[in-house]
Parts: sequence; structure tokens; C-alpha cells
Amino acid sequence: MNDQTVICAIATAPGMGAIAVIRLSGKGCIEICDRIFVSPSYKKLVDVLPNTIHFGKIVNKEELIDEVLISVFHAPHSFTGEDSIEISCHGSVYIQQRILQLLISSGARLAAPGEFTQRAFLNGKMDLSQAEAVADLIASSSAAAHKMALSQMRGGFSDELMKLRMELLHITSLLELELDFSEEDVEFADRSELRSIAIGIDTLISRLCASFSLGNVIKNGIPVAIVGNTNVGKSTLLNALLKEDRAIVSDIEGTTRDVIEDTINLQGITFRFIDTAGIRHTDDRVENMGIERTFSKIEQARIVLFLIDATKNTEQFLPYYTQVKEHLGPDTRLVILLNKTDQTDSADMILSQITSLSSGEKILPIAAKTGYNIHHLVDELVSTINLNALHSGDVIVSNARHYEALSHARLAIERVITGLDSHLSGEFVSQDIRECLHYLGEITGQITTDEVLGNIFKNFCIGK
Ligand SMILES: Nc1nc2c(c(=O)[nH]1)N(C=O)[C@@H](CNc1ccc(C(=O)N[C@@H](CCC(=O)O)C(=O)O)cc1)CN2
Ligand SMILES: Nc1nc2c(ncn2[C@@H]2O[C@H](COP(=O)(O)OP(=O)(O)OP(=O)(O)O)[C@@H](O)[C@H]2O)c(=O)[nH]1
Ligand SMILES: [Mg+2]
Repeated sequence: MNDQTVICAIATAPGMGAIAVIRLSGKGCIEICDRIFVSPSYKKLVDVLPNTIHFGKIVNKEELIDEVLISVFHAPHSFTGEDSIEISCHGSVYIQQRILQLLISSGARLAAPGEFTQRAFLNGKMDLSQAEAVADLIASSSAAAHKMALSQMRGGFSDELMKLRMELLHITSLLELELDFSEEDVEFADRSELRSIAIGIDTLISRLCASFSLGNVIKNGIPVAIVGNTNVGKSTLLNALLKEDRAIVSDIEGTTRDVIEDTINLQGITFRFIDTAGIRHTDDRVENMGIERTFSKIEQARIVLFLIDATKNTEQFLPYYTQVKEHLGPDTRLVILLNKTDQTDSADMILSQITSLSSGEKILPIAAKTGYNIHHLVDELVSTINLNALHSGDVIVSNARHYEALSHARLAIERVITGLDSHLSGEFVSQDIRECLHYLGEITGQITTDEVLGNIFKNFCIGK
């Protein structure tokens, strides 16, 4: 696990750029660089002060490869906690490859994906949840996802877990006092005090678990299903929201037969819009398969946009409305959109009819084709997502691995509470507390295996 070899990799995006950065880490990396670096004063990098930058040439014996800047870091004061070097060269792909090859023939080896961050973790520079947040930060493409990853990388989640850990250790110490005197069959620890601490822990873990439904959608995009009868303008609406001709639009019923998905960033939040096959009775087998998918997308969505055609009479409304509602998840918001209002004079009348037939959902008149009221719809979508937790700085769990561990930890702490209630012997209660600690330790990486680490870091970029 504690591999000390010198690793190297290109840290900047692949391809040509103004400047590229090649990084090295591990004991001996400074000596390796000295084999291919010549400074104007012939000073060796092993002799320079840490955290300084040096101009010079990269050479292969007599051959000049590039003029570069080199930064030098000494263990433990570097990103990885090891001796480290960064070479900033001209961003030609040829130069990057030549320097990398020279470093490898001088004794470094190519880094595996995420290996720099993995070393930072193994050297205690950050815990595992912070290392995972580094990858989330790099992948973040909206203000909300950025804010969430940054807070986790800076240790917001780690602090919360540390608090939980201390509380659990506190209960254990109270219980242990009792175990020491177990012969005497007395309850030293005040069970009601233990219970209230355990309840506090359960509340915190439950809050963290609950935050995952927000964290997960912020990270992956909020799924919004666009559904309704054929020809009501679903694909036109998708195109209007994405501001591009993503889906085929035509006046033929049943144009869209499969789901079409795309993401867009609206007011700092990523939305994943899902255009679906129009719902209708048909004998076409392929179309029916598409309609089945529509229903499963309704089940997975956080928001469902149910479109109706304002130019048609409202008899069409109830059967589809009932069907859509049958597939709606408990936390899914339904918004009814009255489309094609540009093509009718009786939009107001239809609006009031729909209002009386529906059960209090927001109903918005729009015209997807002309863009009428689309900005209103966007505001409505954004307001559906309650970002208070994000802005108040509350910790939000966004990682499925963390969520799973927290769910196990919650089961364990709930067993502690029922154990205390039923006056279970302290030994057994202790065991559940240890299990709770175990699961929390999995998140921070205090408890981990090579396999778990391998799975986490293999998804990182090379050079990170
Ligand atoms: N050129 C460059 N830019 C970069 C990084 C890098 O490694 N190199 N980073 C990499 O992801 C990020 C910045 N994160 C970093 C975190 C810690 C240290 C570091 O040297 N820490 C030392 C010293 C801290 C100090 O002087 O107070 C330490 O923790 O001991 C460097 C970069 C983003 N930008
Ligand atoms: N006047 C007007 N026409 C619209 C509006 N929205 C869509 N249409 C037209 O309605 C027809 C159907 O539009 P689509 O977007 O293909 O409808 P759809 O709901 O995706 O239909 P299917 O994929 O068949 O289920 C096209 O001719 C559109 O140009 C609108 O707001 N006003
Ligand atoms: Mg369509």
C-alpha cells in the first residue's frame, strides 16, 4: 500500500495548449528531474529551496527539448505529502510526450489514474471523502455542484463525521464503565442519557441520509420528464428548453418513439430533460414499447411536465392525467402545461376547465413553438428545487458510496436505541456502536481495503 516509487503524469488536459504541466511525486523525483534539467547557473534542483520555481532547459544529452519552469516541493509540504516536482513546458503534444518519456527512462513510472490524490490520502493530507470530492470538483459543471464539491473537499462532511464519531465514542466510554463492573450487575451508565445521545446521532445521520436525494440530483442533473398525448408539443418544448434542435418535431402523431435526454444548466442547476413518446392507444408494438418507457421515466423523474394541447377540447385531459398520476413517485412534482396557446382564443376557458378537473397542481399556459412563457417555466423548475440546504452551508451527501455507508450506520444506531430501550446488556449495545463507527469509518477511509480504494481512484483522471 505504501508505494514510494516516483510517479509521473501529464496533469493538464490532453492535447495542445499554451502550457502543459507534468507532475512527479515520490522520494527521488528531484534527482530524476536533475538528470534532464539544466539551469542557466547549473544549480541542481536538489540544492534549491522548497516552494521555489526555476527556469531552465530540458535536455536529452545534447539535444534541447524545451525551455521550462520547474516548481519544487519538499515532503511533507506538497499536495501528495511527498517530494514533488511540476514541470511547466510549452503545450505541444510532442514536447509533453518527449519529456514524459525522458522522465520514465530516468527512473520514474507512469502514474495510475488518481494516484497523486490516492497518495495524498495515504499520507494523511485528506480523508477519503475529501479525495472523492476532488474528482467531483473537477467534474462539476454547475454552480450548485461546484459549491457542494468544494465544501466537501474543504472538509465540511469530514467535520460532521468526526463529530458523530466523538459522540459514539462518548457512549462507548460510558458503557465500558458499566462493563468493568459487570459482575456487580448494576447499570452505571445513565441509560436515559445514553439514549438521548443515541437519538441525537440518529437524527444527524438521518438528516445526512435525507440530503442525498438533493445531493444526487445536483451532481447528476435533475430529471424532468416531458409527457403527454401525441402531438401536444413535447419535442418542441424540449428544443425550446435546450435552445437547440435536439429532437425531431412534426405534425405526425407518434413522431417520438424512444426517450431523448439532454442536460442544460439553468440558473446554476443542471437539469436533465427527458422527451418521451406520446401516450396514446395504439396497436403498433414498437410505439407501445416507447410508451412503456414513458411511464418508467415518469417514475424516475423529480419533476414531470404534463403537456396538453390548448387547441383541443378537454375530454383528452382526464384519462391521461389519471394515468400519469398513477406512475408518479411520492416526491415528484407534477406541473401541467397548457401548450399551443398562441393558436387559440379560448385558452382562458380551457385553463379554468383544467383547473377544476385537476387537484391543485401548478398549471402554466405556454407556447413552446414561439417561446411564450418558457422563462416562467424555467423559474418554476428552478424554484421546485429547494437549495436552502446548499446555501445555508449544511452538509449535503452526494456520493452513493457515502449514502450506503450512512444507511448502514443508521440501522446500527437504531439498534443501539432499541437495545437501550429493552435494557439489553451493555456488551451487545457496544457491538452495535462499534458497527456504527465502522460504517462511518468507511466513508472517511479510516476503514478501507485496497479493493475499495482501487474502485474509487480508477475513475479519476491520469495526473490527478
Ligand atoms: N500547479 C498546481 N496547481 C494546482 C494544484 C497542484 O498540485 N499544482 N492542485 C492540486 O490539486 C490544486 C491546489 N491544491 C493544492 C493543495 C495543497 C498543496 C500543497 O503544496 N500543500 C502543502 C503546503 C501548504 C502550505 O504551504 O501551507 C501542504 O499541505 O503541506 C498544493 C496544491 C489546484 N491547483
Ligand atoms: N402553434 C403551435 N404549434 C406547436 C406548438 N408546439 C408544438 N407545435 C406543433 O405541434 C406539432 C407537434 O409537435 P411535437 O413537438 O412534434 O409534438 P410531440 O408531443 O413531441 O409529438 P409526439 O412525439 O408525436 O408524441 C408540430 O407541428 C409543432 O410545430 C406551439 O406552442 N404552438
Ligand atoms: Mg415528440
